[in-house]
Amino acid sequence: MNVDERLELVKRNTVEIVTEDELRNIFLNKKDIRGYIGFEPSGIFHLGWLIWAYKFKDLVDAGVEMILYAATWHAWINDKLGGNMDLIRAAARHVAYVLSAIGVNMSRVRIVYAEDIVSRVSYWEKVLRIAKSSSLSRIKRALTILGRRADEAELDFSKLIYPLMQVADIFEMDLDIALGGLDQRKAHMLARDVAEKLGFKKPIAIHTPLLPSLKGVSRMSFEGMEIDDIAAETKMSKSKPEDAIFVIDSDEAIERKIRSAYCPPREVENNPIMSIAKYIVFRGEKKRFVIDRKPEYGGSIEVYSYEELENLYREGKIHPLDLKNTVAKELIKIVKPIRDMLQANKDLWEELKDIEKSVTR
Ligand SMILES: Nc1ncnc2c1ncn2[C@@H]1O[C@H](COP(=O)(O)OP(=O)(O)OP(=O)(O)O)[C@@H](O)[C@H]1O
Ligand SMILES: N[C@@H](Cc1ccc(O)cc1)C(=O)O
Repeated sequence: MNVDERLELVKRNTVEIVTEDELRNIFLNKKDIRGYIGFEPSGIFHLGWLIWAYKFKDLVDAGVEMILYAATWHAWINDKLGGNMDLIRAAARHVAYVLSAIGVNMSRVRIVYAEDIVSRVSYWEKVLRIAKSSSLSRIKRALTILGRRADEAELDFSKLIYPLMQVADIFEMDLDIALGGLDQRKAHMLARDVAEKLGFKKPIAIHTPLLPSLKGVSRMSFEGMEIDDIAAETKMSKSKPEDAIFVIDSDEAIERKIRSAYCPPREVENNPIMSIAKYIVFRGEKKRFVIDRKPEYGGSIEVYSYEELENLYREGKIHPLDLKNTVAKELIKIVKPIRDMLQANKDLWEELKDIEKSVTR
């Protein structure tokens, strides 16, 4: 792959790259490029995570040495899985299996647990240095990266340490690239600013879109809010299982959840089903997508890109129910091989069932 091909691969299905010039520059000039994604191991892998998982695969395929970082202590700070560290560690295990099921070459991936780096003195020195160069108000604003509001740190000071740790993770692992959903933006921008002040390597941030919750957006106004805060508030999340689809869901559960999801006719912006079609089914690629309809309802329609689907839906040429049925069918094709792979490992499957029952926030 030449540099342009690598860039194209990494850019597709992202919201932003900060900055693209820097990315081109390291693709041109650096041999060993290191990137990561961090996640809180605190529940079951859901559809939203597949967006970064496919991007993780693109980065590995583009020759980036990727680290899968299980942010165990961060999940503990964030009150996940009832603060049970054994369960938190167990919840990290299945993520690598999911990546492998979608075709990530795991022999080229390094898995790091927070424990591996928080045990170093150099790590805590970085946390303090980052704190020294940040204002309290900036750290409070960064609480979006935990899915929390600033006032939630009033009774639990550890939540304010979390953003400092996330930035220290980036420096301690000496990363060139930090990958994450758009809700992680404040951590990455803080890391970039602090890097300049402290003389650390400035990470390139790659942000993938956030899949909205199946119930859509109920709030009327987001005036004055920043784009990452809005996306964070409306995203599909493992802490709200009723509005999310998980990679362990049965075909029937997927069909049922899709059938009862919010899907306003002709509208594509606040429409979780269209978002699933865009970010999970098409993912910026061309593919055949067939909407089966009886001749009396206009016959079948075939499209080959998300843009074609979007135009037809906007024009009212596709009924929400037909859209739902096709998206459910395509989604099952994606989820079933992942679920089958997890289910084939009996111990892992049982562990996942325990975790499913223990999800808290
Ligand atoms: N709905 C989503 N769509 C796309 N990416 C997501 C979504 N939810 C989380 N992510 C991304 O997944 C990574 C891990 O996020 P996180 O551990 O907070 O997941 P979560 O499901 O939101 O969890 P929680 O409900 O516990 O906050 C982050 O990079 C985040 O941006
Ligand atoms: N804040 C991330 C998890 C994370 C933690 C530490 C990191 O270094 C990176 C990511 C989330 O909620 O998903």
